[in-house]
Amino acid sequence: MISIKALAESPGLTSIPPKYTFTRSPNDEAVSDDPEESIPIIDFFLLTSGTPDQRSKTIHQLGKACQDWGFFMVINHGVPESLMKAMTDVCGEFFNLTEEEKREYGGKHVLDSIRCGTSINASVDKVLFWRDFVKFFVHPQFHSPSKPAAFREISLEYSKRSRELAMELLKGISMSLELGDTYIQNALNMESGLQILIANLYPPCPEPELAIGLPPHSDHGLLTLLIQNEISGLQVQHQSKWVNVNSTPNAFVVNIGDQMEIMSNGKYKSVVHRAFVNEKATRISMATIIGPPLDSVVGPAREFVHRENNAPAYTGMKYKEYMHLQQSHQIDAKSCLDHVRILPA
Ligand SMILES: O=C(O)CCC(=O)C(=O)O
Ligand SMILES: [Fe+2]
Repeated sequence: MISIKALAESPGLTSIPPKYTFTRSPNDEAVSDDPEESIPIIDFFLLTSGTPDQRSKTIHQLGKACQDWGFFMVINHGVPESLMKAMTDVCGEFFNLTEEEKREYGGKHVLDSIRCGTSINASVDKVLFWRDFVKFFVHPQFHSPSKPAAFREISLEYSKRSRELAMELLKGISMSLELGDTYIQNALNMESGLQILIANLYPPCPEPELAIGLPPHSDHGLLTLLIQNEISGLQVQHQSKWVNVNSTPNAFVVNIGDQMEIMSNGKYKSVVHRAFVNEKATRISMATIIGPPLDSVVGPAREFVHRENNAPAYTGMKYKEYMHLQQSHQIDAKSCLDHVRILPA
């Protein structure tokens, strides 16, 4: 399998090969141009170190962001900007390795601890995507490509810092569900939780309006934390329209994943998003997926369901089975959740 980078760099490429043509339905193309419509911003400093009043206001904002958008931007997070930049830069260097060097990591299985490739799962995707990726599991055991030279060290530090940030956000989210700050961490045994880093490379594309970087999908974990270089490309579905999320290299873009939707019994829903490509510049993003342990069965939180007087809306499924189910089929927005949804009688 040739990388998109190699394809994009082929001399004289003016059109994309047919298997990269992504058909969009016209009613799927409404993009919101309202400048007021942008994802909410959460001030992490106020969440963790503000006065009691500031903290409770921020928890309220966080809950509202999870409920209304499922996507938010985190500022004042304390992760050094230099580390974020080093991480996206070294990802760019990874994709500059030779095809042969990258082939060493060309695993096939979704549970391989290091896997690089193109598209999402090139063996099941009918249309290929304008994207190369490398995914590696960094928790509970740390794995990382060993090339280029600085990759391991930077990704170790980045995975620790992004994990600390995610654990504080989980506390805030737990509080916003009125479950007590450590509820999610304890109920899902997050000490042994899964953390995956996914570096995405979207090279310039000669026909960006025909191709797609990543098609509409939701993420399988509890939370995803995304950083990116200075090139925009992420769009989020909100009230049946696509909303552009502009790149702000010093902020984290955070979104709710399917396991959080299940755990919160549908109160906080995972959100469909996609990445588009452009003609001029290479876009790099790095997603950190935070999930429960691979062997844990995630279902709606009992205390929560009971308190809200609702019936469970999802059945429990082992996280690793859910991941496998999602990644071994062609991605279709949020359709994987249908496998665990309990339809009202
Ligand atoms: O590159 C992006 O902006 C989105 C990446 C993403 O959605 C993912 O890796 O799951
Ligand atoms: Fe995603």
